[in-house]
Amino acid sequence: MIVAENISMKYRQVLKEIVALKEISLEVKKGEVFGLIGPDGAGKSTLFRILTTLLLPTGGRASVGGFDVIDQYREVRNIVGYMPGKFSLYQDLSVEENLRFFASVFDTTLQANYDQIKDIYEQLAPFKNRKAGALSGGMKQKLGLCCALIHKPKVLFLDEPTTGVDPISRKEFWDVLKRLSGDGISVLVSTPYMDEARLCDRIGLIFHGGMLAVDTPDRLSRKHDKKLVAFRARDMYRLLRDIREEPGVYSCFTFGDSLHTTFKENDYPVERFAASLRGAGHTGVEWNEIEAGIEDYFMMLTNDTSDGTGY
Ligand SMILES: Nc1ncnc2c1ncn2[C@@H]1O[C@H](COP(=O)(O)OP(=O)(O)OP(=O)(O)O)[C@@H](O)[C@H]1O
Repeated sequence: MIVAENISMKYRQVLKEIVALKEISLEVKKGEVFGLIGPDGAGKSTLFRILTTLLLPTGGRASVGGFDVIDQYREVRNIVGYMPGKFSLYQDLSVEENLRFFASVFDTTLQANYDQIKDIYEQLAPFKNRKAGALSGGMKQKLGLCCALIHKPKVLFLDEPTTGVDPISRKEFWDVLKRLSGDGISVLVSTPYMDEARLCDRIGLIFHGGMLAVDTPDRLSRKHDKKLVAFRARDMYRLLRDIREEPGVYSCFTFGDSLHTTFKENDYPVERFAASLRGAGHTGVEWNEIEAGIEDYFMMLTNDTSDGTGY
């Protein structure tokens, strides 16, 4: 339902050129939830804008539902629903007025397509007269999704739909996405949350405008081929600095309450290193070998292309 082939994008400014996308290719099948994972500035929003016909790429080609995003942009617009990263609804219109407005843009009505949004709209109904700007984060996101679905799109583009939303609303939102994909709707969704990446059928890791890897979450995690050790100590900030200074260390990043560390050689003597950290004055030093997650694989890939800090 979505095919992108070598999509490139350069923003031209007066004195410089910003390369936002470098020959990105991807395919999303019918009913598939495809997650685009990457840090701020990686190029996710630019790709969304190109695929939803709002921006012309400087290279490559793409189609949505079999329609070319440049030559057949009108057809594409009729079959896609797009929820941009920033809340883009009319803050001064009520919940119901926003929905009616978006329905009218697509020459349809709230009633005609009510079944499509029923599950989500029922949660919004008690607030239907409230101005959109006065809704909570979770409610705004549900209204955004209703507006993106009101014309029964075949493909949904959701740019960081759950950023800044509470965990319960995030969970409900993902339950809705699963139902929509079960109904045959294809979803391209970007998220900075790795726990959400695991809920996608496949994910693409995007960094500095390039696609580093595409696969299922499970397979990506298994591609991590380095020994991974979690370190903890009383002074975590000093520990991070000291681990990074050790020549045998390949990468070291903060993950929750520990430092995920990989080594240049997989037979690196970790216990001897831990002892040297204790000798250097660290207290409460603990370490254990752990299984890699997607974030570890992402960090390993980005470490190859950056300065060792991952970004
Ligand atoms: N209109 C623009 N003019 C010039 N540069 C731009 C423009 N839009 C985006 N960029 C640059 O292109 C790169 C990719 O930006 P983009 O917004 O696509 O990334 P992103 O992954 O969506 O990040 P974020 O979540 O922060 O929006 C960044 O370097 C950004 O500064």
